[in-house]
Parts: sequence; C-alpha cells; structure tokens
Amino acid sequence: MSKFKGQKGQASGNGHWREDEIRESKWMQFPREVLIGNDVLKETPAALKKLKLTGKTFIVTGKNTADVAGNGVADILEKNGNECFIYKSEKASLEEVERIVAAAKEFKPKCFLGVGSGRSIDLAKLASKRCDIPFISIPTAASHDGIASSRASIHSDEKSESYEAQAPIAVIADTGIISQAPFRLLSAGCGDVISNCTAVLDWELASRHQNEPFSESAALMSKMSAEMIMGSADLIRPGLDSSARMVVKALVLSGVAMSIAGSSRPASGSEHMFSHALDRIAKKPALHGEQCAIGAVMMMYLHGGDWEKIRNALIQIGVPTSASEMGIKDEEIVDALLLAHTIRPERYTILGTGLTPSAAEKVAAVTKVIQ
Ligand SMILES: NC(=O)C1=CN([C@@H]2O[C@H](COP(=O)(O)OP(=O)(O)OC[C@H]3O[C@@H](n4cnc5c(N)ncnc54)[C@H](OP(=O)(O)O)[C@@H]3O)[C@@H](O)[C@H]2O)C=CC1
Ligand SMILES: O=C(CO)COP(=O)(O)O
Ligand SMILES: [Zn+2]
Repeated sequence: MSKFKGQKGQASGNGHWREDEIRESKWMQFPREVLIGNDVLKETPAALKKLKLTGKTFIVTGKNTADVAGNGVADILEKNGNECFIYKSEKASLEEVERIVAAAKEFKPKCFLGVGSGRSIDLAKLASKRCDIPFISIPTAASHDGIASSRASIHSDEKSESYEAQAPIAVIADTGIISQAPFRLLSAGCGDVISNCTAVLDWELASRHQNEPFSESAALMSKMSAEMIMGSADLIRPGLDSSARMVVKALVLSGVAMSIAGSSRPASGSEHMFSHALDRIAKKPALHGEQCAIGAVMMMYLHGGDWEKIRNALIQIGVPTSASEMGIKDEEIVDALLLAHTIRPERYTILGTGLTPSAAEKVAAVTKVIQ
C-alpha cells in the first residue's frame, strides 16, 4: 500500500503525481507586494501604510547590514512617525528566534522587517510566524532564494531543518543597495538558483522511486528560475542595477516554487545536502550559494546529466567552481560528499545510501572540483 495515505494514485500525463495532493497545509502564501528597483528602500513607509502596518516596527538585521540598510530604514520609518526596535542577529538558531520573540513580546510591534542577509531574513520570518504578525523582506544582497519563500532554514552541527514559516507580505528589494553589495554575494545567489537543476532531478527521482508527492508547477518554476540565470549568464556583472534586478526576480520565482511545494524540495536536493555537510566539516565554509553551486556540478555528474553546462555558466558569472577557489580543502569536499546522504535521510536523492570513498573522489576529480 502507498505510504502516502490520502493520495489517490492519479498520475498526470507524464507520470507524476497530481500536485494538489502533496501538501499537508492547505495554505499557500505568496508576497502581496514586490518592489524591485533603485532606491525603493525609501518607499518602506508608504508600503507599511498601504498594508496598514504603520506604527511599531521590529527590525531584524545584522552587524554589517545594519549600516548598509537596517539603520537607514529605521531612520526613514521614524521620520514618518513609526517607532522602531533594531535587533542585530548573530547566528541563525532556534535559541536566537526565542530571543527575538521575547524582545518582540515586550515591544509589541505591528510587523517585522528582515533587513539583510539570508540569516536575518530567516530569523525575522520565523519570529514573525511565532508572534503571528506580518513580515517584510528587505534583502541587502541577492545571495539566496529565501527572500520571498515561506520556508526558513536553521542549521546546526546536529540538524539541518527547513521550517514552515510564513511568506513575506512584501519584498522590498532596493537594487541600488543590492548592486553595490560585494559581487560575491550576487554570484552566490546565482549559484543557489542554478542549483535548482539538480534539486528538481532529485525530486523527480524520489517521485519515481519512492512515490514521493511531486508538484509539476513548483518544479517548472524552479527550473525556469535556474534557466533564467544560466541563459543570461553573460549579462550578470558587478555594479549593474540590471543584473541585480534579474537575479532578484529569479530568486523570488524560486522562493515561490518552495511556497507552492510547501517544502524546500524544488530548490534543495543532494547539492544542498552536500553544502550543509560542508558547513559542518569545513574550517571556513564558503557562501551558501557557492557551495550549492559546486554541489550541483557534482550531483549533475552523478545524475548522468550535462554538468559542464552548469560549470560553464558558473564560470561565466564568476561563481567559484573548485575547492581552492572557495578556500576549501580538497579533503573537506570529499568528506562532505561522504557525509551528505546522512544530512536529511528522509529526503531521497541521487546520493541514495551514500557514496564510497573512491566514488566521492572520482566525482570531485572528474568535475574538476578537486585537483
Ligand atoms: N529560507 C529559505 O528558503 C532559504 C534560506 N537560506 C539560508 O540563507 C542563508 C544564506 O544566506 P546568505 O545571505 O548567503 O549568507 P549569510 O546570511 O551568511 O550572509 C552573508 C554575509 O553577507 C553580509 N551582507 C549581506 N548584505 C551585505 C551588503 N549589502 N554589504 C555587505 N555585506 C553584506 C552579511 O552581513 P550581516 O552579518 O550583517 O548579516 C553576512 O555577513 C543560509 O543560512 C541558508 O540556509 C538560503 C536559501 C533559501
Ligand atoms: O537553501 C534552500 C533553497 O535554496 C533551502 O533549502 P534547505 O531546506 O536545504 O535549507
Ligand atoms: Zn539554497
């Protein structure tokens, strides 16, 4: 008998399960307002007014991003009659979420703003869900596809979890700020989206081998966001407003795919498990999107697909494609490949029950990730 009880076993034309049967929750959440453009940060008070959220605002930001935008947005809001509480986050953990929730309970905000990197946005997303109030995503870099998703990722040395949180009610992506962020962050965002290629292949595999529920529309959106970036790789350049805009749009699309699926499945497969393993193993991990991109090159090789196409697109954009370019030791790559299948054993991928040491060395060497 199928382990998916309420699934009636109807398959769509190409053999995948009908997508309306996959979610535990009936709710799909998407942003209501998405503002992308140069200087849109100053529209924040107007956005709050439109959303009837004027009043007290709780801002989760980071050490660097407070100066980039966190303090600035607080100034703009205060000049427009709002009262702000600024919380500088340090590490994404459930304990940090608790601390934010405790501070927010005292302050009693009308909404949360996540202003900064993936970490600050994920923390604001989870804390706002816990407080049951809306949250607005204000990325200072296009480095990850969590800017519009309803998921929040928390990783530790013991566990890597993707939590159901809530989608931002609005995304305010100021391309003036994002295009001036270190280019490495933008290129990492490209890597995170390009890695959807293998995430979707893993999901299809799990659907075929394990009858795992699959959403055609989420998979298509996820693949489309990867193709948008790979097809425009030559246009993604440092300091350009147009590049920032293009990458933000792809990240939003990828985040919406996760919200449709009700899980991070469309954007996180074996290549993300490799990245999470590397976070635990490497002395000095690289950026999330960079690690996922290199993971995608290797996982595409294991899938028997066109890994060189991914590698070439990454090179064209300027995303690292080797361990040494990421500042990671070759042995750490091989160890992460060997650990990857244990990261989320319930998520079936091309890694199956794991690689042998010689297979791990081979995939990393053939794909030129290690020397
Ligand atoms: N929820 C979801 O669906 C997803 C979540 N994620 C999560 O997001 C995280 C990765 O996000 P990512 O942003 O790559 O990495 P980090 O959150 O680690 O941020 C990277 C660094 O960039 C800095 N930074 C951000 N913007 C600027 C800027 N404009 N100028 C200078 N420095 C800047 C940050 O500063 P500061 O110290 O101020 O923060 C931080 O030090 C991971 O934890 C990952 O799991 C990734 C994809 C999807
Ligand atoms: O990083 C993500 C998608 O890009 C989220 O995936 P995880 O569920 O692996 O944290
Ligand atoms: Zn990711």
